[in-house]
Amino acid sequence: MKQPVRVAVTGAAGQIGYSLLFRIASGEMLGKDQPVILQMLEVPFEKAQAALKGVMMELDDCAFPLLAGMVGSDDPNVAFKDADYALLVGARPRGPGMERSDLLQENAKIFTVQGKALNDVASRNVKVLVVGNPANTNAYIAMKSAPDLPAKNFTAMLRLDHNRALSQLASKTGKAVADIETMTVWGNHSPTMYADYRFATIAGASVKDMINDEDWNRTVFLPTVGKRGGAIIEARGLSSAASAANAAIDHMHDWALGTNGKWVTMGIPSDGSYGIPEGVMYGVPVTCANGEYTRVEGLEIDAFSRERMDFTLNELLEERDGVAHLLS
Ligand SMILES: NC(=O)C1=CN([C@@H]2O[C@H](COP(=O)(O)OP(=O)(O)OC[C@H]3O[C@@H](n4cnc5c(N)ncnc54)[C@H](O)[C@@H]3O)[C@@H](O)[C@H]2O)C=CC1
Ligand SMILES: O=C([O-])CC(=O)C(=O)O
Repeated sequence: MKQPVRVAVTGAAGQIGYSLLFRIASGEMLGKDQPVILQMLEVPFEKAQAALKGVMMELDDCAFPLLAGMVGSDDPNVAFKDADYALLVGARPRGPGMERSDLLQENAKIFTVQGKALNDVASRNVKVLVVGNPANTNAYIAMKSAPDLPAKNFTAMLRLDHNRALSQLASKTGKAVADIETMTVWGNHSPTMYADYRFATIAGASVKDMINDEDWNRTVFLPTVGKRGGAIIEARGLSSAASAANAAIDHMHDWALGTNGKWVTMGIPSDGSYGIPEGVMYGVPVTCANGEYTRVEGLEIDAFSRERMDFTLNELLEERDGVAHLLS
């Protein structure tokens, strides 16, 4: 049996937390042979702490063979202590009529505190995924607040957008989701994101050629994927939770256990490639192996793609400027 690893989850009593924790404890994230110790963080209010206790009671009641321990806390220094993985979910979600950027000032402060705590107490190899919105900029803040940890340890969740794009393409082409390869989503987890199927293939054949409808790409596909979060809020009255938890599981699973050469999308700090300034937390195609992600390099960027990639970049630069005062 492997040694247990420590997985910190913030916002553990929230909607996403409720869909996420049980899957981590059952081995869906890190493998059916990997015991885990869950270290759960919630805000220091009675209601949230009581709800967290309830979640921990239910985790107990599942008698998961891989659940080697549990810690519930309102202190990031306890929840992140020696954490090997940290899923930063806890933040206020948006409601109807709001954009994710509306959450910026309110949620940004959380990630300076949590970045510092990770810096102080987490494993030096901790893999951090930021889910709380606006995810890219919150991940950027956490990374900047943790100067002693490698920047590459901090990532933002674009996987839900990636998965949404796969489903739209499967439905358009009448093919199986599992057969679609080399799809990506560039940029910010916001409606400005650029879901790009120019390189995607199904059994070696080009998806772009199969669809052969640039008008559909621009007027149906891109807005559908970009605004899907808002469409879910309209329909459910609450933001996506099970699909978000699923995407978080996919992201961490692939980062830890590898993708066997398959592309997935992760928000990662830019190294300057593709004209994205260094350090910007930007969705790009990656492959993962041996616990590390590697950016897919050298893709051709045509004029339309450049325009879309710069558009989403500019939004990220504005968000970055909007939180600069928290990082000085
Ligand atoms: N990146 C992505 O693709 C997606 C991101 N999200 C975002 O995930 C976040 C969480 O969503 P839900 O679970 O639906 O919200 P929720 O409101 O149901 O749960 C959030 C939980 O976080 C807790 N929390 C707030 N501040 C905290 C802090 N400083 N430390 C620890 N816990 C804290 C709250 O008490 C609450 O229990 C939101 O920001 C939402 O917009 C949601 C869907 C997809
Ligand atoms: O849209 C929201 O606010 C929640 C979210 O990030 C998503 O569903 O993609």
